[in-house]
Amino acid sequence: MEDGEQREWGAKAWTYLSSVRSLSPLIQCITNFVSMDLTANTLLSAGASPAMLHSPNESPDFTPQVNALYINVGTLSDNWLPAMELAAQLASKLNKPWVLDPVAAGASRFRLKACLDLISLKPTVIRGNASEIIALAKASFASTKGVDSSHDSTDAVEAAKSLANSSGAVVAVSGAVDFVTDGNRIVGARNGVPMMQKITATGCAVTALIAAFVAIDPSHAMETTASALAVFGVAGELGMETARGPASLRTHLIDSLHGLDQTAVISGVKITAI
Ligand SMILES: Nc1ncnc2c1ncn2[C@@H]1O[C@H](COP(=O)(O)OP(=O)(O)OP(=O)(O)O)[C@@H](O)[C@H]1O
Ligand SMILES: Cc1ncsc1CCO
Ligand SMILES: [Mg+2]
Repeated sequence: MEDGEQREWGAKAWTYLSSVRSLSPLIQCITNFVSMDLTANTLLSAGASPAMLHSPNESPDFTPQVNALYINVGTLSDNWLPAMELAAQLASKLNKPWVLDPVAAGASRFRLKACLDLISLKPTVIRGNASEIIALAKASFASTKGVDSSHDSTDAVEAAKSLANSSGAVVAVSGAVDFVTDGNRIVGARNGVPMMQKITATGCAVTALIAAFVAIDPSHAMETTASALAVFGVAGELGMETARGPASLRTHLIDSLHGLDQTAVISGVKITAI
């Protein structure tokens, strides 16, 4: 039963990845300085088309052209926040999917408020680590370890459900198990390797990949989000077979994502209902 369910998810993930490759969705990324390179290369290796355009002077022209918008508050500053808010407003008005990565949401009052304000602009998906999702669900400036999580993803399942219900977004928590919920259903993706935490911005990169998958089928945000997380994890597992540490894993993960074939995805994806 479980094997059949996993193969079905594997087939679904392969269909989405194939569509990303054939349709090459254009993704506007307003993301942090640390993550820009890995994020753009992750999207390219998956077959999508990244564009790191963030000026509020160009979003009115550019956001209408994109297939999805990705916003990441990692290196937030006063002058970038209005640019994020404008692009999110445009995406919502134009009915385009947009995805939020609430990096270090609980690290400061400024960041927490910025994330909550962005969430009021109706993201399609929110993907964070466990500490970020807990901070947002409680709306509390809490103890986190900066951009890193001080909780396991299993600690944040209830917080994810509650955030999904209050925001209307699909919420994903990354970790050893990636959980995805629409507030009602929950699925878990058990892919990836622990070494992925030792590469900065793998979380940022997988959130961008979620935006590319959601762009393919916005009315199935839960399925596309779980598929993107699992596919990225499978690429990490294959990359780890030949990596010697975080730096070579970064390279091999990108290579593996680019080279994934149907057999690797269908047999590798480990998604189940919780
Ligand atoms: N223990 C683990 N085992 C397997 N995969 C993991 C593990 N921890 C994290 N991952 C994977 O690593 C990727 C990044 O997740 P993580 O939770 O580290 O994000 P993050 O904290 O937001 O990262 P960053 O802020 O550096 O971008 C995800 O694809 C996740 O599935
Ligand atoms: C290290 C770091 N600091 C702000 S954003 C970022 C990338 C990982 O989230
Ligand atoms: Mg993060």
